[in-house]
Amino acid sequence: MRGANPVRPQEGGDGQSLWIQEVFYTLQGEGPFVGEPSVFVRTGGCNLRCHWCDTDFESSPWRPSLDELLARIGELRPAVCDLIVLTGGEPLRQNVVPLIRALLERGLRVQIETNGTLWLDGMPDDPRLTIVCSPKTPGLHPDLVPRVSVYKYVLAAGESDSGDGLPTLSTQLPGQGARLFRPPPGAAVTVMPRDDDDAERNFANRQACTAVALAHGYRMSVQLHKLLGIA
Ligand SMILES: C[S@@+](CC[C@H](N)C(=O)[O-])C[C@H]1O[C@@H](n2cnc3c(N)ncnc32)[C@H](O)[C@@H]1O
Ligand SMILES: Nc1nc2[nH]cc(C(=O)O)c2c(=O)[nH]1
Ligand code: SF4
Ligand SMILES: [Mg+2]
Repeated sequence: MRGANPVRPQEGGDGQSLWIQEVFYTLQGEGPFVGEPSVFVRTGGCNLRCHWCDTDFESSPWRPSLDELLARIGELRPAVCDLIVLTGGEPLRQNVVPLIRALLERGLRVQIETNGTLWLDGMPDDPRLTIVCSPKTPGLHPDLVPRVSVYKYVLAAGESDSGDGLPTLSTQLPGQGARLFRPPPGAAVTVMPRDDDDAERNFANRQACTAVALAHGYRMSVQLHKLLGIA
């Protein structure tokens, strides 16, 4: 939303109806499952307002029941695909635990894309559930940190720390300094170049991100879907 979205607090609720932006079948374009055929469930609303956010998550009125959402996922998912990616907006802003449980009960794998600031009680502790956290703030939810499989940092040229290569500017307030959350020792770290919707800057961001990955031993992820021109 490029900083244009309202900041919405975490909702309670029983998770039997969710605000959904879109459900679509594509290749996972980022992170540890990059390239894998996946059904994406993009939830509506976010509790942050990143000034460089590349996603629309405020324009859908759809609030399906859990059964209606599961049916839609089933319609889109071919038998060759067993990966469901929950993203947003911020997926943990709503109670997605019943959805996750239902997907795992169907023998599917689930991957969450989260900003790491929220948590949900009752989150299944299942090896088929993968949590990828892309930090946007100096602090993360303490109950989430032990459950993170991969930390995925978005990097821009001239905005990374000379010591560890990780972000030094606020994602919420353009130009303001902020030391985003740093991962625990030994955690898996991926870096991904920021898409600034500008060819020259994006080239610089890719160059800078590559240098950080090489210098610090981080895994590099590009947004494969954008290279392929798919959702
Ligand atoms: C749109 S966010 C939704 C999930 C969650 N709110 C989060 O931030 O992780 C999905 C992924 O896109 C990344 N992202 C958002 N805007 C981006 C941009 N302009 N360039 C590169 N990655 C971006 C986020 O860091 C996150 O890893
Ligand atoms: N293909 C594809 N892969 C993705 N990985 C993370 C995405 C996101 O917006 O959460 C995303 C996305 O929007 N499209
Ligand atoms: S936390 Fe994620 S969805 Fe929310 S504004 Fe930032 S990048 Fe966009
Ligand atoms: Mg995206």
